Amino acid sequence: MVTSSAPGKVYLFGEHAVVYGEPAVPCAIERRVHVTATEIDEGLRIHANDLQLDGFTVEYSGDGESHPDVDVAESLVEAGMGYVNEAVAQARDAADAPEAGFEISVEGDIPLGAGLGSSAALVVAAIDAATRELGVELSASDIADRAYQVEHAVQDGQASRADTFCSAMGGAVRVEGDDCRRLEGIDTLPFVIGYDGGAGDTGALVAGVRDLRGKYDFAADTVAAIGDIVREGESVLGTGDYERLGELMDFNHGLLSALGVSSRSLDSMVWAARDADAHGAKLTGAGGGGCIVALDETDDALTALKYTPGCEDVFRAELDTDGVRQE
Ligand SMILES: Nc1ncnc2c1ncn2[C@@H]1O[C@H](COP(=O)(O)OP(=O)(O)OP(=O)(O)O)[C@@H](O)[C@H]1O
Ligand SMILES: C[C@@](O)(CCO)CC(=O)[O-]
Ligand SMILES: [Mg+2]
Repeated sequence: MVTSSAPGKVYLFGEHAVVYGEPAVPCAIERRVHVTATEIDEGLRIHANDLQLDGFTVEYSGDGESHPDVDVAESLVEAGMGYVNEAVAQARDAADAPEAGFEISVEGDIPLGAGLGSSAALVVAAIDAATRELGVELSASDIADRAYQVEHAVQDGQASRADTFCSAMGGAVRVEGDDCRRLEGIDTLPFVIGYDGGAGDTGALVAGVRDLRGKYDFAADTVAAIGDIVREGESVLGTGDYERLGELMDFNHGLLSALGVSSRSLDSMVWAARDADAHGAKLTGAGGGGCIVALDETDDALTALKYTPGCEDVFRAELDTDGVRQE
């Protein structure tokens, strides 16, 4: 039995634009998904109690037929199984053990579908735990690569390498197409996260931006301008100039909003943080609902968000310089 964990992330800059080859800077946060893998005779048993309020257990064997034993939406079951199923397939491939059976338990403190990269953390931790259980130790960058293949497959080809690379490596990273790097020397960033309790449909939101980009040259220019913000932002990042980083986050949020991926609750959390003198605030991830990230080393944005209608949860999330690890 092996347990591995991997962190979620926020985007300091660059979500959506990263899908079209612009750079992005996601940062790992100290919120993790833990996956325990135990080798069994055959098939795959998944326990994922976070997936629904009451939790559910999915059991299925090598024939691929699923037998969810609790009444939850089939699409949710399929999505949940998809990530674990593909991660286990990657582990079997890496260990050259196509028949290996697994019992997989998933537990995490990252809200699902809210822009904090729970899917990437799940996949990265699952590949690490399952390969180790088979006696194989992959490098973090091999895990990142295999995890990207999983997200790409499960999300119908709509995935960048950003979430999975960030979760595998930890810290602040820079992703531009296939070029993925860790940004060294960045140990701390004062993130405050507001969560509206909702979720966005990543596929639909990405498709919406793609359509706008095809329809209007100025929408394509907006995506390119997000790339310019990222290039400006990465040069500021090492200086610790939170004032300018915040200004660029605000600008990035405005452009994401123009591209139609913000929402009333995300906007109101962004404004609550700004009114409380956060250096800057923006939505994180695909948008539509979920989380915003503000930059604030004081408790002011945290307190303001607690009293903001539509904000269900607010927490500080330190930059996590650790990526995937065995527990
Ligand atoms: N703790 C968990 N247990 C089981 N399944 C999980 C868990 N965490 C994530 N998942 C799977 O990942 C899916 C959410 O992934 P999705 O990409 O939609 O959102 P996200 O990764 O949280 O946010 P984003 O990709 O916008 O950063 C869930 O529906 C579920 O299938
Ligand atoms: C919207 C997006 O840029 C980030 C989702 O966390 C999609 C992706 O990069 O895969
Ligand atoms: Mg995801």
